Amino acid sequence: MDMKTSPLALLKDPSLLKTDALIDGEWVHGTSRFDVHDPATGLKLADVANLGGREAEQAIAAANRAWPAWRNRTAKERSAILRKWYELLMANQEDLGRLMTAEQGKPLAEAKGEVAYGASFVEWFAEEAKRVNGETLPQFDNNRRLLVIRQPIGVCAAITPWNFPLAMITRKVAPALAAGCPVVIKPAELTPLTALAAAELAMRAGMPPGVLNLLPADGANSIAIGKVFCASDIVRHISFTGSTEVGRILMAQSAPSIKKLSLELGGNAPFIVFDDADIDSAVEGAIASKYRNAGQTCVCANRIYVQEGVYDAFVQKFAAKVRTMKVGNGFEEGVVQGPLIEPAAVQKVQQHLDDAKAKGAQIVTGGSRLQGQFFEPTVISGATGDMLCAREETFGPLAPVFRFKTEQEAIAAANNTEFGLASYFYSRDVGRIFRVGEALEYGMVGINTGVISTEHVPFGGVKQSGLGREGSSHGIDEYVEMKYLCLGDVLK
Ligand SMILES: NC(=O)C1=CN([C@@H]2O[C@H](COP(=O)(O)OP(=O)(O)OC[C@H]3O[C@@H](n4cnc5c(N)ncnc54)[C@H](OP(=O)(O)O)[C@@H]3O)[C@@H](O)[C@H]2O)C=CC1
Ligand SMILES: O=C(O)CCCC(=O)O
Repeated sequence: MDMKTSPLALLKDPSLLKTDALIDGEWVHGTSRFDVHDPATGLKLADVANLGGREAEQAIAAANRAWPAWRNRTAKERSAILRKWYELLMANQEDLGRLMTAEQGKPLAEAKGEVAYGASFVEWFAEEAKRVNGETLPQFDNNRRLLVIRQPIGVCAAITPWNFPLAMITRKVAPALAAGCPVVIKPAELTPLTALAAAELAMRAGMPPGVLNLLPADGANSIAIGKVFCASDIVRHISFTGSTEVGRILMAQSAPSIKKLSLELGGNAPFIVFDDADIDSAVEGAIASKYRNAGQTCVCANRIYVQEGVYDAFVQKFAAKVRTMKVGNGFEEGVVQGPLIEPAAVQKVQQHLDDAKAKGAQIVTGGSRLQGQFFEPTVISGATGDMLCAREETFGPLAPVFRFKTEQEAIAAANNTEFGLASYFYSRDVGRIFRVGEALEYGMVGINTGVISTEHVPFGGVKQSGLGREGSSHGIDEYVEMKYLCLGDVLK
Protein backbone atom coordinates (compact mmCIF):
# COMPACT_ATOMS: atom_id res chain seq x y z
CA MET A 1 0.00 0.00 0.00
CA ASP A 2 1.39 3.40 -0.95
CA MET A 3 0.09 5.62 1.85
CA LYS A 4 0.91 8.80 -0.09
CA THR A 5 -1.64 8.07 -2.80
CA SER A 6 -4.11 6.24 -0.58
CA PRO A 7 -7.37 8.05 0.19
CA LEU A 8 -6.62 7.08 3.79
CA ALA A 9 -3.55 9.33 3.85
CA LEU A 10 -5.91 12.20 4.69
CA LEU A 11 -7.28 10.69 7.89
CA LYS A 12 -7.16 13.32 10.64
CA ASP A 13 -6.53 10.55 13.15
CA PRO A 14 -4.39 7.90 11.40
CA SER A 15 -4.67 5.63 14.44
CA LEU A 16 -8.26 4.92 13.37
CA LEU A 17 -6.88 2.77 10.58
CA LYS A 18 -6.99 -0.50 12.50
CA THR A 19 -6.21 -3.70 10.65
CA ASP A 20 -6.12 -6.30 13.45
CA ALA A 21 -9.01 -8.18 15.02
CA LEU A 22 -10.35 -7.28 18.46
CA ILE A 23 -10.70 -10.15 20.94
CA ASP A 24 -11.03 -9.71 24.69
CA GLY A 25 -9.82 -6.11 24.49
CA GLU A 26 -6.63 -7.06 22.60
CA TRP A 27 -5.77 -6.33 18.98
CA VAL A 28 -4.89 -9.65 17.33
CA HIS A 29 -2.71 -9.75 14.21
CA GLY A 30 -3.74 -13.29 13.22
CA THR A 31 -1.70 -15.80 11.30
CA SER A 32 -3.11 -14.87 7.92
CA ARG A 33 -4.28 -11.61 6.34
CA PHE A 34 -6.54 -10.54 3.46
CA ASP A 35 -6.50 -7.44 1.28
CA VAL A 36 -9.12 -4.70 1.26
CA HIS A 37 -9.52 -2.72 -1.98
CA ASP A 38 -10.99 0.59 -3.06
CA PRO A 39 -13.86 -0.29 -5.44
CA ALA A 40 -13.40 3.03 -7.28
CA THR A 41 -9.78 2.42 -8.24
CA GLY A 42 -9.13 -1.23 -7.51
CA LEU A 43 -6.14 -0.19 -5.40
CA LYS A 44 -5.27 -2.03 -2.22
CA LEU A 45 -6.09 -0.04 0.92
CA ALA A 46 -4.86 -2.36 3.65
CA ASP A 47 -4.38 -5.93 4.66
CA VAL A 48 -6.47 -7.11 7.56
CA ALA A 49 -6.35 -9.98 10.05
CA ASN A 50 -8.13 -13.01 8.64
CA LEU A 51 -9.62 -14.97 11.51
CA GLY A 52 -11.40 -18.28 11.50
CA GLY A 53 -13.37 -20.75 13.58
CA ARG A 54 -10.74 -21.17 16.30
CA GLU A 55 -10.59 -17.44 17.01
CA ALA A 56 -14.39 -17.30 16.90
CA GLU A 57 -14.42 -19.83 19.76
CA GLN A 58 -11.92 -17.64 21.64
CA ALA A 59 -13.99 -14.51 21.12
CA ILE A 60 -17.16 -16.28 22.25
CA ALA A 61 -15.37 -17.51 25.39
CA ALA A 62 -14.09 -13.97 26.09
CA ALA A 63 -17.58 -12.55 25.64
CA ASN A 64 -18.99 -15.17 27.97
CA ARG A 65 -16.40 -14.29 30.63
CA ALA A 66 -17.26 -10.61 30.26
CA TRP A 67 -20.99 -11.20 30.47
CA PRO A 68 -21.63 -11.34 34.26
CA ALA A 69 -19.86 -8.06 34.97
CA TRP A 70 -21.47 -6.35 31.97
CA ARG A 71 -25.02 -7.42 32.81
CA ASN A 72 -24.48 -6.46 36.46
CA ARG A 73 -23.52 -2.92 35.60
CA THR A 74 -26.43 -0.58 36.13
CA ALA A 75 -28.35 0.42 33.03
CA LYS A 76 -27.13 3.95 33.61
CA GLU A 77 -23.49 2.84 33.54
CA ARG A 78 -23.97 0.94 30.28
CA SER A 79 -25.85 3.90 28.90
CA ALA A 80 -22.95 6.25 29.75
CA ILE A 81 -20.47 4.10 27.82
CA LEU A 82 -22.78 3.92 24.82
CA ARG A 83 -23.33 7.66 24.98
CA LYS A 84 -19.58 8.23 24.99
CA TRP A 85 -19.22 5.86 22.01
CA TYR A 86 -21.89 7.85 20.16
CA GLU A 87 -20.03 11.10 20.84
CA LEU A 88 -16.74 9.63 19.59
CA LEU A 89 -18.38 8.28 16.43
CA MET A 90 -19.75 11.75 15.71
CA ALA A 91 -16.50 13.50 16.63
CA ASN A 92 -14.76 11.26 14.07
CA GLN A 93 -17.49 11.48 11.42
CA GLU A 94 -15.11 12.82 8.78
CA ASP A 95 -12.54 10.04 9.23
CA LEU A 96 -15.14 7.28 9.46
CA GLY A 97 -16.79 8.66 6.32
CA ARG A 98 -13.43 8.66 4.55
CA LEU A 99 -12.73 5.04 5.54
CA MET A 100 -16.20 4.10 4.35
CA THR A 101 -15.94 5.84 0.97
CA ALA A 102 -12.53 4.29 0.44
CA GLU A 103 -13.60 0.70 1.05
CA GLN A 104 -17.29 0.80 0.08
CA GLY A 105 -17.42 3.44 -2.65
CA LYS A 106 -20.43 5.53 -1.61
CA PRO A 107 -19.91 9.31 -2.08
CA LEU A 108 -18.28 11.02 0.90
CA ALA A 109 -21.38 13.07 1.80
CA GLU A 110 -23.47 9.88 1.79
CA ALA A 111 -20.80 8.07 3.83
CA LYS A 112 -20.79 10.83 6.43
CA GLY A 113 -24.59 10.59 6.42
CA GLU A 114 -24.27 6.90 7.21
CA VAL A 115 -21.90 7.69 10.07
CA ALA A 116 -24.57 9.95 11.57
CA TYR A 117 -27.23 7.31 10.89
CA GLY A 118 -25.08 4.55 12.41
CA ALA A 119 -24.23 6.67 15.44
CA SER A 120 -27.91 7.50 15.95
CA PHE A 121 -28.59 3.84 16.86
CA VAL A 122 -25.93 4.06 19.57
CA GLU A 123 -27.45 7.28 20.91
CA TRP A 124 -30.98 5.83 20.79
CA PHE A 125 -30.09 2.59 22.57
CA ALA A 126 -28.00 4.45 25.15
CA GLU A 127 -31.35 5.93 26.17
CA GLU A 128 -33.33 2.70 25.77
CA ALA A 129 -30.87 0.90 28.10
CA LYS A 130 -32.66 2.70 30.93
CA ARG A 131 -36.10 1.50 29.84
CA VAL A 132 -35.82 -2.28 29.97
CA ASN A 133 -38.76 -2.34 32.34
CA GLY A 134 -40.56 -5.27 33.94
CA GLU A 135 -44.21 -5.77 34.83
CA THR A 136 -46.31 -6.66 37.83
CA LEU A 137 -49.40 -8.74 37.07
CA PRO A 138 -52.63 -9.23 39.02
CA GLN A 139 -52.26 -12.24 41.35
CA PHE A 140 -54.46 -15.31 40.90
CA ASP A 141 -54.68 -15.72 44.68
CA ASN A 142 -54.00 -13.15 47.33
CA ASN A 143 -51.06 -15.09 48.81
CA ARG A 144 -48.97 -14.63 45.66
CA ARG A 145 -47.38 -11.84 43.67
CA LEU A 146 -46.64 -12.16 39.96
CA LEU A 147 -43.82 -10.35 38.23
CA VAL A 148 -42.16 -10.27 34.81
CA ILE A 149 -38.51 -9.28 34.58
CA ARG A 150 -36.55 -8.80 31.36
CA GLN A 151 -32.98 -10.07 31.34
CA PRO A 152 -30.19 -9.96 28.75
CA ILE A 153 -30.29 -13.03 26.52
CA GLY A 154 -26.54 -13.71 26.69
CA VAL A 155 -23.68 -13.67 24.21
CA CYS A 156 -24.85 -12.29 20.85
CA ALA A 157 -23.28 -12.62 17.42
CA ALA A 158 -23.69 -10.16 14.54
CA ILE A 159 -22.92 -10.88 10.88
CA THR A 160 -23.10 -7.76 8.75
CA PRO A 161 -22.98 -6.79 5.06
CA TRP A 162 -20.79 -4.41 3.07
CA ASN A 163 -23.49 -1.98 1.94
CA PHE A 164 -23.77 -0.18 5.31
CA PRO A 165 -20.41 -0.88 6.96
CA LEU A 166 -21.25 1.04 10.13
CA ALA A 167 -25.03 1.29 10.50
CA MET A 168 -25.69 -2.44 10.18
CA ILE A 169 -23.24 -3.03 13.03
CA THR A 170 -24.54 -0.36 15.38
CA ARG A 171 -28.20 -1.26 14.72
CA LYS A 172 -27.45 -4.74 16.12
CA VAL A 173 -24.68 -4.12 18.61
CA ALA A 174 -26.06 -1.04 20.39
CA PRO A 175 -29.32 -2.71 21.56
CA ALA A 176 -27.42 -5.86 22.58
CA LEU A 177 -24.94 -3.86 24.66
CA ALA A 178 -27.71 -1.69 26.09
CA ALA A 179 -29.60 -4.78 27.23
CA GLY A 180 -26.49 -6.17 28.95
CA CYS A 181 -25.28 -8.64 26.30
CA PRO A 182 -21.68 -8.91 25.06
CA VAL A 183 -21.21 -9.22 21.30
CA VAL A 184 -19.00 -10.90 18.73
CA ILE A 185 -19.16 -9.21 15.33
CA LYS A 186 -18.14 -10.58 11.93
CA PRO A 187 -18.14 -7.70 9.43
CA ALA A 188 -18.20 -8.20 5.66
CA GLU A 189 -14.93 -9.15 4.00
CA LEU A 190 -15.16 -6.16 1.67
CA THR A 191 -15.62 -3.48 4.35
CA PRO A 192 -13.85 -4.28 7.64
CA LEU A 193 -12.02 -0.94 8.06
CA THR A 194 -15.01 1.18 9.11
CA ALA A 195 -16.04 -1.58 11.51
CA LEU A 196 -12.57 -1.78 13.05
CA ALA A 197 -12.39 2.01 13.50
CA ALA A 198 -15.79 1.93 15.21
CA ALA A 199 -14.52 -0.85 17.50
CA GLU A 200 -11.46 1.25 18.37
CA LEU A 201 -13.78 4.12 19.30
CA ALA A 202 -15.85 1.76 21.45
CA MET A 203 -12.68 0.84 23.34
CA ARG A 204 -11.84 4.53 23.77
CA ALA A 205 -15.35 5.02 25.15
CA GLY A 206 -14.58 2.57 27.95
CA MET A 207 -16.05 -0.68 26.65
CA PRO A 208 -14.68 -3.39 28.96
CA PRO A 209 -12.51 -6.16 27.42
CA GLY A 210 -14.54 -8.99 25.91
CA VAL A 211 -17.79 -7.02 25.73
CA LEU A 212 -17.27 -6.07 22.08
CA ASN A 213 -15.22 -8.40 19.88
CA LEU A 214 -14.71 -8.03 16.15
CA LEU A 215 -13.47 -10.74 13.79
CA PRO A 216 -12.61 -9.71 10.22
CA ALA A 217 -12.50 -12.68 7.85
CA ASP A 218 -12.42 -13.51 4.16
CA GLY A 219 -15.25 -15.42 2.50
CA ALA A 220 -14.06 -18.93 3.41
CA ASN A 221 -13.34 -17.99 7.02
CA SER A 222 -16.68 -16.19 7.27
CA ILE A 223 -18.39 -19.47 6.55
CA ALA A 224 -16.30 -21.19 9.25
CA ILE A 225 -17.06 -18.43 11.77
CA GLY A 226 -20.76 -18.62 10.89
CA LYS A 227 -20.75 -22.35 11.63
CA VAL A 228 -19.12 -21.75 15.03
CA PHE A 229 -21.64 -19.02 15.91
CA CYS A 230 -24.57 -21.24 14.94
CA ALA A 231 -23.32 -24.38 16.69
CA SER A 232 -22.32 -22.63 19.91
CA ASP A 233 -24.47 -23.17 22.99
CA ILE A 234 -22.99 -20.00 24.46
CA VAL A 235 -24.17 -17.76 21.61
CA ARG A 236 -27.86 -17.22 22.35
CA HIS A 237 -28.73 -14.87 19.51
CA ILE A 238 -27.51 -14.20 15.99
CA SER A 239 -28.43 -11.05 14.12
CA PHE A 240 -27.72 -11.12 10.40
CA THR A 241 -28.20 -8.66 7.56
CA GLY A 242 -27.50 -9.91 4.07
CA SER A 243 -28.87 -12.18 1.40
CA THR A 244 -31.89 -14.43 1.93
CA GLU A 245 -29.76 -17.34 0.78
CA VAL A 246 -27.24 -16.91 3.61
CA GLY A 247 -30.05 -16.15 6.09
CA ARG A 248 -31.54 -19.54 5.22
CA ILE A 249 -28.16 -21.24 5.81
CA LEU A 250 -27.75 -19.59 9.21
CA MET A 251 -31.28 -20.57 10.19
CA ALA A 252 -30.70 -24.21 9.23
CA GLN A 253 -27.33 -24.27 11.00
CA SER A 254 -28.92 -22.80 14.14
CA ALA A 255 -31.70 -25.37 14.36
CA PRO A 256 -29.73 -27.85 16.54
CA SER A 257 -29.00 -25.19 19.19
CA ILE A 258 -32.52 -23.59 18.95
CA LYS A 259 -31.02 -20.14 18.66
CA LYS A 260 -32.93 -16.90 18.55
CA LEU A 261 -32.37 -15.18 15.19
CA SER A 262 -32.96 -11.70 13.83
CA LEU A 263 -32.72 -11.74 10.05
CA GLU A 264 -32.80 -8.73 7.78
CA LEU A 265 -32.68 -10.24 4.31
CA GLY A 266 -33.28 -9.39 0.69
CA GLY A 267 -36.04 -7.15 -0.60
CA ASN A 268 -37.75 -6.48 -3.93
CA ALA A 269 -39.32 -3.13 -3.15
CA PRO A 270 -42.22 -1.94 -5.29
CA PHE A 271 -42.60 1.82 -5.80
CA ILE A 272 -46.11 2.63 -7.04
CA VAL A 273 -47.16 5.95 -8.56
CA PHE A 274 -50.93 6.40 -8.89
CA ASP A 275 -52.63 8.80 -11.31
CA ASP A 276 -53.55 11.11 -8.42
CA ALA A 277 -49.95 11.43 -7.16
CA ASP A 278 -47.89 14.60 -7.09
CA ILE A 279 -45.58 13.56 -9.94
CA ASP A 280 -42.68 15.88 -9.10
CA SER A 281 -42.68 14.58 -5.55
CA ALA A 282 -42.84 10.98 -6.82
CA VAL A 283 -39.84 11.64 -9.06
CA GLU A 284 -37.85 13.01 -6.11
CA GLY A 285 -38.83 10.01 -4.00
CA ALA A 286 -37.93 7.53 -6.75
CA ILE A 287 -34.48 9.10 -7.17
CA ALA A 288 -33.84 9.01 -3.41
CA SER A 289 -35.06 5.46 -3.04
CA LYS A 290 -33.67 3.90 -6.22
CA TYR A 291 -30.20 5.43 -6.37
CA ARG A 292 -29.24 5.54 -2.69
CA ASN A 293 -25.86 3.80 -2.37
CA ALA A 294 -25.92 3.19 -6.16
CA GLY A 295 -29.02 1.03 -5.72
CA GLN A 296 -27.27 -1.26 -3.28
CA THR A 297 -29.66 -1.29 -0.36
CA CYS A 298 -32.33 -3.80 0.46
CA VAL A 299 -34.91 -1.00 0.71
CA CYS A 300 -34.08 0.53 -2.69
CA ALA A 301 -37.03 0.68 -5.09
CA ASN A 302 -36.54 -2.35 -7.34
CA ARG A 303 -39.76 -2.17 -9.40
CA ILE A 304 -41.40 1.14 -10.28
CA TYR A 305 -45.09 0.77 -11.16
CA VAL A 306 -46.74 3.83 -12.75
CA GLN A 307 -50.43 4.16 -13.57
CA GLU A 308 -51.13 4.64 -17.26
CA GLY A 309 -52.50 8.21 -16.99
CA VAL A 310 -49.18 9.58 -15.67
CA TYR A 311 -46.79 6.97 -17.08
CA ASP A 312 -45.25 9.04 -19.88
CA ALA A 313 -44.98 12.19 -17.77
CA PHE A 314 -43.34 10.31 -14.90
CA VAL A 315 -40.84 8.48 -17.12
CA GLN A 316 -39.86 11.68 -18.90
CA LYS A 317 -39.36 13.70 -15.66
CA PHE A 318 -37.65 10.83 -13.86
CA ALA A 319 -35.20 10.21 -16.70
CA ALA A 320 -34.48 13.94 -16.99
CA LYS A 321 -33.39 14.01 -13.33
CA VAL A 322 -31.40 10.78 -13.62
CA ARG A 323 -29.44 12.27 -16.56
CA THR A 324 -28.11 14.99 -14.22
CA MET A 325 -26.60 12.51 -11.73
CA LYS A 326 -22.81 12.65 -11.59
CA VAL A 327 -21.08 9.27 -11.42
CA GLY A 328 -17.49 8.91 -10.22
CA ASN A 329 -15.07 8.35 -7.39
CA GLY A 330 -16.92 9.09 -4.15
CA PHE A 331 -14.18 11.49 -3.07
CA GLU A 332 -14.82 13.79 -6.07
CA GLU A 333 -16.91 16.90 -5.53
CA GLY A 334 -20.48 16.63 -6.79
CA VAL A 335 -20.48 12.86 -7.31
CA VAL A 336 -23.79 11.31 -6.25
CA GLN A 337 -23.19 7.75 -7.43
CA GLY A 338 -20.00 5.83 -6.78
CA PRO A 339 -18.80 2.46 -8.05
CA LEU A 340 -20.58 -0.82 -7.42
CA ILE A 341 -19.02 -2.96 -4.74
CA GLU A 342 -17.47 -5.66 -6.93
CA PRO A 343 -17.35 -6.92 -10.53
CA ALA A 344 -20.12 -9.46 -9.84
CA ALA A 345 -22.46 -6.62 -8.88
CA VAL A 346 -21.79 -4.89 -12.22
CA GLN A 347 -22.43 -8.14 -14.06
CA LYS A 348 -25.77 -8.57 -12.28
CA VAL A 349 -26.96 -5.13 -13.40
CA GLN A 350 -25.83 -5.90 -16.97
CA GLN A 351 -27.60 -9.27 -16.86
CA HIS A 352 -30.87 -7.71 -15.67
CA LEU A 353 -30.61 -5.01 -18.32
CA ASP A 354 -29.83 -7.46 -21.16
CA ASP A 355 -32.71 -9.70 -20.10
CA ALA A 356 -35.13 -6.75 -19.98
CA LYS A 357 -34.03 -5.52 -23.42
CA ALA A 358 -34.41 -9.01 -24.88
CA LYS A 359 -37.98 -9.11 -23.52
CA GLY A 360 -38.94 -5.75 -25.03
CA ALA A 361 -37.91 -3.00 -22.56
CA GLN A 362 -36.50 0.27 -23.93
CA ILE A 363 -33.61 2.21 -22.45
CA VAL A 364 -34.75 5.74 -21.62
CA THR A 365 -31.44 6.89 -20.17
CA GLY A 366 -28.13 5.29 -19.18
CA GLY A 367 -27.68 1.64 -20.03
CA SER A 368 -23.89 1.51 -20.24
CA ARG A 369 -21.22 0.01 -18.15
CA LEU A 370 -18.52 2.63 -17.55
CA GLN A 371 -14.90 1.90 -16.74
CA GLY A 372 -14.03 -0.31 -13.75
CA GLN A 373 -16.96 -0.97 -11.43
CA PHE A 374 -19.04 2.01 -12.50
CA PHE A 375 -22.44 1.70 -14.18
CA GLU A 376 -24.57 4.55 -15.52
CA PRO A 377 -27.75 5.31 -13.58
CA THR A 378 -30.28 3.70 -15.89
CA VAL A 379 -34.02 3.96 -16.52
CA ILE A 380 -35.91 1.48 -18.70
CA SER A 381 -39.56 1.68 -19.76
CA GLY A 382 -41.91 -1.06 -20.87
CA ALA A 383 -40.81 -3.41 -18.06
CA THR A 384 -42.94 -6.54 -17.60
CA GLY A 385 -43.46 -9.18 -14.92
CA ASP A 386 -41.55 -11.91 -16.76
CA MET A 387 -38.25 -10.00 -16.58
CA LEU A 388 -35.49 -10.88 -14.11
CA CYS A 389 -35.60 -7.34 -12.71
CA ALA A 390 -39.23 -7.96 -11.66
CA ARG A 391 -38.43 -11.08 -9.70
CA GLU A 392 -34.94 -10.51 -8.26
CA GLU A 393 -33.32 -7.67 -6.41
CA THR A 394 -31.00 -5.98 -8.94
CA PHE A 395 -28.98 -4.28 -6.16
CA GLY A 396 -27.70 -1.71 -8.61
CA PRO A 397 -28.63 1.52 -10.45
CA LEU A 398 -31.22 0.05 -12.84
CA ALA A 399 -34.77 1.43 -12.59
CA PRO A 400 -37.37 -0.60 -14.52
CA VAL A 401 -40.69 1.23 -14.97
CA PHE A 402 -43.82 -0.93 -15.31
CA ARG A 403 -47.23 0.34 -16.55
CA PHE A 404 -50.48 -0.56 -14.76
CA LYS A 405 -54.19 0.26 -15.12
CA THR A 406 -55.96 -0.35 -11.79
CA GLU A 407 -55.23 -0.17 -8.07
CA GLN A 408 -55.96 -3.92 -7.70
CA GLU A 409 -53.53 -4.72 -10.49
CA ALA A 410 -50.77 -2.66 -8.83
CA ILE A 411 -51.31 -4.27 -5.42
CA ALA A 412 -51.31 -7.77 -6.90
CA ALA A 413 -48.11 -7.09 -8.85
CA ALA A 414 -46.42 -5.49 -5.84
CA ASN A 415 -47.25 -8.47 -3.62
CA ASN A 416 -46.27 -11.04 -6.25
CA THR A 417 -42.88 -11.83 -4.69
CA GLU A 418 -41.51 -13.96 -1.88
CA PHE A 419 -40.00 -10.79 -0.35
CA GLY A 420 -41.67 -8.28 1.95
CA LEU A 421 -39.26 -5.66 3.27
CA ALA A 422 -39.93 -2.10 2.06
CA SER A 423 -42.57 -0.75 -0.32
CA TYR A 424 -43.54 2.74 -1.44
CA PHE A 425 -46.50 4.41 -3.07
CA TYR A 426 -47.60 7.89 -4.08
CA SER A 427 -51.21 9.05 -3.92
CA ARG A 428 -53.12 12.09 -2.65
CA ASP A 429 -56.34 10.14 -2.05
CA VAL A 430 -56.82 9.44 1.65
CA GLY A 431 -59.04 6.38 1.13
CA ARG A 432 -56.49 4.88 -1.25
CA ILE A 433 -53.67 5.63 1.17
CA PHE A 434 -55.34 3.43 3.80
CA ARG A 435 -56.47 0.72 1.33
CA VAL A 436 -53.07 0.33 -0.31
CA GLY A 437 -51.07 0.83 2.90
CA GLU A 438 -53.01 -2.02 4.50
CA ALA A 439 -52.93 -4.29 1.42
CA LEU A 440 -49.18 -4.22 0.79
CA GLU A 441 -47.57 -7.33 2.30
CA TYR A 442 -44.46 -5.55 3.54
CA GLY A 443 -42.88 -4.71 6.89
CA MET A 444 -42.48 -1.06 5.88
CA VAL A 445 -44.49 1.24 3.61
CA GLY A 446 -43.32 4.69 2.53
CA ILE A 447 -46.32 6.82 1.50
CA ASN A 448 -45.48 9.92 -0.53
CA THR A 449 -41.84 9.53 0.43
CA GLY A 450 -38.88 7.49 -0.75
CA VAL A 451 -36.97 7.83 2.53
CA ILE A 452 -38.17 5.82 5.52
CA SER A 453 -35.09 4.95 7.57
CA THR A 454 -34.37 6.47 10.97
CA GLU A 455 -33.29 5.01 14.30
CA HIS A 456 -36.60 5.18 16.17
CA VAL A 457 -38.78 3.14 13.77
CA PRO A 458 -39.09 -0.67 13.62
CA PHE A 459 -37.05 -1.71 10.58
CA GLY A 460 -37.68 -5.20 9.21
CA GLY A 461 -39.57 -7.40 6.83
CA VAL A 462 -42.15 -10.14 6.43
CA LYS A 463 -42.14 -13.29 4.25
CA GLN A 464 -38.62 -14.23 3.11
CA SER A 465 -37.28 -10.77 3.94
CA GLY A 466 -36.63 -11.87 7.48
CA LEU A 467 -37.50 -12.06 11.15
CA GLY A 468 -37.59 -9.46 13.87
CA ARG A 469 -37.29 -5.70 13.93
CA GLU A 470 -34.27 -3.45 14.42
CA GLY A 471 -34.20 0.07 15.80
CA SER A 472 -37.03 1.70 17.78
CA SER A 473 -38.18 0.74 21.26
CA HIS A 474 -38.88 -2.76 19.85
CA GLY A 475 -35.28 -3.30 18.72
CA ILE A 476 -34.07 -4.17 22.22
CA ASP A 477 -36.70 -6.92 22.58
CA GLU A 478 -34.55 -9.18 20.39
CA TYR A 479 -31.82 -9.11 23.07
CA VAL A 480 -33.84 -9.72 26.24
CA GLU A 481 -35.69 -12.72 27.56
CA MET A 482 -38.82 -12.36 29.65
CA LYS A 483 -38.84 -14.23 32.93
CA TYR A 484 -42.02 -14.81 34.93
CA LEU A 485 -41.55 -14.81 38.72
CA CYS A 486 -44.36 -16.32 40.77
CA LEU A 487 -43.88 -15.45 44.43
CA GLY A 488 -45.90 -17.42 47.00
CA ASP A 489 -46.43 -17.22 50.75
CA VAL A 490 -46.43 -13.45 50.81
CA LEU A 491 -49.04 -13.32 53.59
CA LYS A 492 -47.08 -15.56 56.00
N1 LIG B 1 -30.33 -7.22 3.10
C1 LIG B 1 -29.27 -6.53 2.76
O1 LIG B 1 -29.06 -5.45 3.22
C2 LIG B 1 -28.27 -7.08 1.87
C3 LIG B 1 -28.63 -7.90 0.82
N2 LIG B 1 -27.67 -8.38 0.02
C4 LIG B 1 -28.09 -9.19 -1.13
O2 LIG B 1 -27.23 -10.30 -1.22
C5 LIG B 1 -26.56 -10.30 -2.47
C6 LIG B 1 -25.19 -10.86 -2.26
O3 LIG B 1 -24.42 -10.00 -1.43
P1 LIG B 1 -23.37 -10.60 -0.41
O4 LIG B 1 -22.47 -9.60 0.12
O5 LIG B 1 -22.75 -11.75 -1.11
O6 LIG B 1 -24.31 -11.04 0.79
P2 LIG B 1 -24.10 -12.23 1.79
O7 LIG B 1 -25.40 -12.55 2.38
O8 LIG B 1 -23.33 -13.30 1.13
O9 LIG B 1 -23.11 -11.60 2.90
C7 LIG B 1 -23.53 -10.90 4.04
C8 LIG B 1 -22.65 -11.25 5.23
O10 LIG B 1 -22.75 -12.63 5.51
C9 LIG B 1 -21.46 -13.24 5.48
N3 LIG B 1 -21.61 -14.61 5.04
C10 LIG B 1 -21.75 -15.08 3.79
N4 LIG B 1 -21.93 -16.42 3.82
C11 LIG B 1 -21.91 -16.79 5.12
C12 LIG B 1 -22.05 -18.04 5.80
N5 LIG B 1 -22.29 -19.17 5.14
N6 LIG B 1 -21.97 -18.04 7.15
C13 LIG B 1 -21.74 -16.91 7.83
N7 LIG B 1 -21.61 -15.70 7.23
C14 LIG B 1 -21.69 -15.65 5.89
C15 LIG B 1 -20.66 -12.36 4.57
O11 LIG B 1 -19.29 -12.54 4.80
P3 LIG B 1 -18.23 -12.22 3.64
O12 LIG B 1 -18.37 -10.80 3.33
O13 LIG B 1 -16.93 -12.58 4.24
O14 LIG B 1 -18.61 -13.12 2.49
C16 LIG B 1 -21.17 -10.99 5.00
O15 LIG B 1 -20.58 -10.62 6.22
C17 LIG B 1 -26.60 -8.85 -2.92
O16 LIG B 1 -26.48 -8.74 -4.30
C18 LIG B 1 -27.95 -8.44 -2.42
O17 LIG B 1 -28.93 -8.85 -3.32
C19 LIG B 1 -26.35 -8.12 0.23
C20 LIG B 1 -25.95 -7.32 1.25
C21 LIG B 1 -26.91 -6.70 2.13
O1 LIG C 1 -30.27 -3.71 4.65
C1 LIG C 1 -29.88 -2.71 4.03
O2 LIG C 1 -29.76 -2.61 2.82
C2 LIG C 1 -29.45 -1.61 4.85
C3 LIG C 1 -30.57 -0.92 5.50
C4 LIG C 1 -30.73 0.41 4.95
C5 LIG C 1 -31.44 1.30 5.89
O3 LIG C 1 -31.31 1.16 7.11
O4 LIG C 1 -32.14 2.17 5.39
